[in-house]
Amino acid sequence: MPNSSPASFATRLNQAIADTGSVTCVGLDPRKASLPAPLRDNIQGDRPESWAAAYTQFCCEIIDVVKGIVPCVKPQAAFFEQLGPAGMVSLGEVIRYASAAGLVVITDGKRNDIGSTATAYADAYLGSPTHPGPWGSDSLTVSPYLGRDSIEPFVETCDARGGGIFVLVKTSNPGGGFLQDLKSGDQTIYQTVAGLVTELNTERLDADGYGPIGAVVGATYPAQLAELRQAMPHSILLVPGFGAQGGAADDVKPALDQNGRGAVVNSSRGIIFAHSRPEFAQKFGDANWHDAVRAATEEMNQQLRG
Ligand SMILES: O=C(O)c1cc(=O)[nH]c(=O)n1[C@@H]1O[C@H](COP(=O)(O)O)[C@@H](O)[C@H]1O
Repeated sequence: MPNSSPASFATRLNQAIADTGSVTCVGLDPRKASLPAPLRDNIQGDRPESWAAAYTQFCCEIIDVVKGIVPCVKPQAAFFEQLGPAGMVSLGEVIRYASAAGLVVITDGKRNDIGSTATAYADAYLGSPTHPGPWGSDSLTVSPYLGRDSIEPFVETCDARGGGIFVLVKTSNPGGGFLQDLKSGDQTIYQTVAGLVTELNTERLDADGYGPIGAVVGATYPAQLAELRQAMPHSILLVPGFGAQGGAADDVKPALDQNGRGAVVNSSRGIIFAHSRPEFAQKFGDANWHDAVRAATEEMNQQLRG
């Protein structure tokens, strides 16, 4: 359940960054083949319900490890959807467990649609104490592909429920530039979307000058990250691509504001499957996968503070 505080999403997330001294976002992207052996070997038959129960246990045990040392987690809806209805039940369980643990929850669904349908997505994924919804989260990732009127319904729900969204602006994948770097007039598409994000935030600022409309900017494009930090002064940046995709600490530092806040840097595989990373496998292995998650989280916190 999202935080019952009346504070805005941006205020809550920046406060969580200050409280934990961390800008690490732990991505909850469970994958069957990568689960630690103690969980994988306990699956009863190859039934979706068994895998869903394992995903819930895996993610909730990760939450127990990282609560208090990171501000937020980012469950990736796709991996839960792979399991069908049981996976979607698991997603709700994980979201609620993370909220109850005091973590800010960013559900990664990259949702987008025409206005009336976008409103339904916002209702399903942006929750509040009075509107918990099936997957009520503090925030949701949103694609801008269908234009301004496909984003505004999410913003309206943020206004009503104190939630936030992260709009895809410059994504971390190699092929994102195919559209995002196209010129429209004297601006690239990603600059155009950044301008829309900034415009939508202007009337919704908190005391720190941040609004509920954040932006996704990949760690794999450090030059654009520095450019977009300046172009979107009122947005908290969600920075994926650290670790497994090659993004490094020096690449992401420009995302932070002068107070060391204003951004969270995501790592999913690099943290939740740390037990299989060469540098941790020897020391921890599958049996001590929780310790590997803690070590990887503390390592990333240190790298981003340095
Ligand atoms: O919206 C996202 O979080 C996202 C945007 C983007 O440009 N790149 C990107 O990798 N992501 C997500 O961030 C996570 C990255 O996972 P790792 O590469 O394992 O850290 C996945 O859940 C991706 O879907």
